[in-house]
Amino acid sequence: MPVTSHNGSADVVALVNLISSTAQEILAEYSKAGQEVPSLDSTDSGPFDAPEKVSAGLAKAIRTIEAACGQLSFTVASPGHVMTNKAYAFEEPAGMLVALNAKVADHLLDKPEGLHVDELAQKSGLDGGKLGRILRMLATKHCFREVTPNVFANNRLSMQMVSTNPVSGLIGSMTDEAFRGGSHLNAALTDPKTASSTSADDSPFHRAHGVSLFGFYESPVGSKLGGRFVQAMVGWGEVTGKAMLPKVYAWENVLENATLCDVGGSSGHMVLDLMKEYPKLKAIIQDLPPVVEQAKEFWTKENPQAIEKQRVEFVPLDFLKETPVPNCDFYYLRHILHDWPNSDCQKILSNIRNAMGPKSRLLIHEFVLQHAVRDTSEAAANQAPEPLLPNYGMGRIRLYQQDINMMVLFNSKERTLQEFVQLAEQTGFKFEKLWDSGEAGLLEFTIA
Ligand SMILES: C[S@@+](CC[C@H](N)C(=O)[O-])C[C@H]1O[C@@H](n2cnc3c(N)ncnc32)[C@H](O)[C@@H]1O
Repeated sequence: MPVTSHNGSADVVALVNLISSTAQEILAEYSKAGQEVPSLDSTDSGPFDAPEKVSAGLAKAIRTIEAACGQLSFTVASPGHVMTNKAYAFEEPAGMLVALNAKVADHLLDKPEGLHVDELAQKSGLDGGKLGRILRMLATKHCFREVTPNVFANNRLSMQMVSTNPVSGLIGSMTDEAFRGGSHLNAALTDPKTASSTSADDSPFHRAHGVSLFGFYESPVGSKLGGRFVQAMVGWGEVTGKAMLPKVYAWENVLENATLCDVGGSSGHMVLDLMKEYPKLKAIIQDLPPVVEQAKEFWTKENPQAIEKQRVEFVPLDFLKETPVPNCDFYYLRHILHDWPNSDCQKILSNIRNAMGPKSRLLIHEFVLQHAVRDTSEAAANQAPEPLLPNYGMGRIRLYQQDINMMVLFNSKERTLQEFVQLAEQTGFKFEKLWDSGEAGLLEFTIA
């Protein structure tokens, strides 16, 4: 007799009850806001489309529904059916890229009655029969709407593919250059030369394109796609809740003129937004020399007063070799450690540790992975209720897909809370708190 930990029938009942009760919670949140849940068929934006507009309770209810619906259908359908569908999943991004490059969503703007595929084909130079089949597959996955046979219109999901929407850039980069990289994952992991490497030059992406992502957008092929990648990064920030930072931490308790050093801060866009809500803060943006020059230009346009009043400084830094500006109140690292193997993370963290004063704090803003099995060392509040997977399964799948995306693009990784704490403890930090900031976590450390 095989040993199973669950009774499938009991799971079905529990999952249906969970879906029903969380759906009621979601409806209640909408009615509190005086709104209806927008129909998938509509092209209107809803009150909760941006992560920073979603309360913690609503976010939990949505991820519970996503997790439970996935688990329920995988429980009741035949395993062969489920696994075949999973194996065919690549057709979706392949089709999305065709529709995106053909600007179908742009052509359908303000046309609720839709357009016939022949007209869409004429506008895009594609074969009408093939384009129609791609749009039908996408509409069957709820992106676009087939209004009458062979006539397609936009819906809430396809509106994300309109070229002015930053998410369209993300869709483009992921379904194009990243997707091609992903198809080389198995080859990279089974070649003894690259199997255990942590170098971007040995990544699946490099295998696909002959250049790492760092150099791709300067290459003859990639240079045409650089603009789309910049747009993709904006889209990524919007979808993953970059605007949550002012809401996450207890910034209201921080003293006047507290200094936040954004290490590897790029343009300093995170601190720029934070200082809009908390002008009492001072900022230091540190990054590689050319990036710091770009950051200065960015702030000159976006917040020249902060420069004039010396509330922001721009200081070049190689964080692998140098110590950041000493004695800041906060050192902030967002989406830095996930680019690097442990040995380099230790260098970055040691350099920050050496810059810290006794009251300085380190804030690491990254995705925090959880195991797919219940973990007694992890706070129960962070784990999903039974019978869901404790890490919310399909409700937080992007974190785990992003981990593999980091492997594909850079040979790097996302980490669990335990991995972050271990890295920080090895370099002289003490873990204080994990602040829930939506999709990413904000980890706070002091000096050990
Ligand atoms: C993924 S981006 C994150 C940027 C920013 N923290 C954010 O959240 O948008 C990584 C950043 O690390 C910077 N970087 C890479 N190598 C560096 C180094 N050796 N020293 C300092 N900054 C570096 C890059 O220029 C880039 O701005």
